[in-house]
Amino acid sequence: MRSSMIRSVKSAIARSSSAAAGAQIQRRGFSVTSAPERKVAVLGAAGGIGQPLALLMKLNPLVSHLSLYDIAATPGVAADVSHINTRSEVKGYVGEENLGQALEGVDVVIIPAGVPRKPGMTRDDLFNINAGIVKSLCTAIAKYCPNVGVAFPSLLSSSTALVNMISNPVNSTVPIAAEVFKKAGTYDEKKLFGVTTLDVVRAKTFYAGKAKVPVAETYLRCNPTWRIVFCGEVNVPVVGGHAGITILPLFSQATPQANLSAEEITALTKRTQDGGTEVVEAKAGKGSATLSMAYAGALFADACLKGLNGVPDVVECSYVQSTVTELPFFASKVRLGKNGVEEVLGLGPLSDYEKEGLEKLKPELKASIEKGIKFANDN
Ligand SMILES: NC(=O)C1=CN([C@@H]2O[C@H](COP(=O)(O)OP(=O)(O)OC[C@H]3O[C@@H](n4cnc5c(N)ncnc54)[C@H](O)[C@@H]3O)[C@@H](O)[C@H]2O)C=CC1
Ligand SMILES: O=C([O-])CC(=O)C(=O)O
Repeated sequence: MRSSMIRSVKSAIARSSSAAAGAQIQRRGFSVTSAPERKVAVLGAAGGIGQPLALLMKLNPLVSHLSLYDIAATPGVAADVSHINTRSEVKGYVGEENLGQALEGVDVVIIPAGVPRKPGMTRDDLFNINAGIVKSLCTAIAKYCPNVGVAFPSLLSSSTALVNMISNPVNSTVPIAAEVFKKAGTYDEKKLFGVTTLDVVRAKTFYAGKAKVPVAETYLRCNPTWRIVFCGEVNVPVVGGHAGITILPLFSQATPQANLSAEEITALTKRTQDGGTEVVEAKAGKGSATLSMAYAGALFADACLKGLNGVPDVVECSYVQSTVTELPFFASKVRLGKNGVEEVLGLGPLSDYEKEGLEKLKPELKASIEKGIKFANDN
């Protein structure tokens, strides 16, 4: 009886949400097949993340042009992906002399360029190589994708782009990018994002396993008056940064709620914080997370595109310029819109354990931010 009730509520929700989606599409005057033209560039497209990310972006119907750039091997990746019979036109660019063309007119630039960790390394150990890579790519982005709103936009292009930074250490590469854009006079804090989606993906997976709920299903529950209410999918906000203890999952806000012990929450927090290391060790010298990262990067880019297209209430966690704490960059829930960040949302109520975690992460995150800013200004 109860299960047939749940089934009928589920199908009612499916019907009403598809009707709402249809109405939204009509209001905005486009369907998926006639969605606005959107160009996405992947810089580092021939790499471990870049290749599956290129595939996933090729499958995204919101993308009309897919620009794949790397310092080597992009023609092969682009030729391969371009045979897939989906909407976007794919072009591959190789070598710095072609970066300008790759970036021309882009709406979203995703950056997974740079070296990955090996066992025993921290993300900060990647700084010396990746900081320079990110700086040079952001210099090109400033030149070829300047913000239309700034005083002296480049004459080379009038496009504006959202930047999705994947390259590690994200806690420092995002401040580096901000400094490069500031120096070039093209900085718009609404358009720069550190991609922390993989932390959320992991937190959801680990939490659902522990709470014994299906991770990918729409969740319904009875409220105290025994009415069935829609609660969405498993969700866990993750705030702070993207390295070790700076990754702070907020399991006290996880949905659906589960009665987990303090020990279970501590173990889940630690596993989320060490998720990257778990993969690095399992790959035993052959790199870090690539497939789950490509999935997470594709999810975040899709959210950015939806925001640009005017889809309401697109909320994702991301590492952005922030006043949520005293730190200038911080990951929290962000509402995405037509200009990128529409609103940086606050932390919400924290448990004592999370409050403690927040205070503990601040010195490390502060140091990583300062390191990035110093690098950008000294080099
Ligand atoms: N934000 C996150 O959650 C995650 C970040 N990462 C980071 O993503 C980065 C990439 O990881 P993988 O794809 O596994 O590495 P990879 O070594 O497989 O691929 C990196 C690609 O970047 C390219 N590249 C190097 N310099 C470049 C430049 N100047 N311009 C364009 N492309 C350039 C390389 O040719 C290579 O194809 C690493 O820094 C890694 O730590 C990895 C997983 C998760
Ligand atoms: O751990 C790494 O080096 C890659 C990464 O950022 C992650 O998997 O979260």
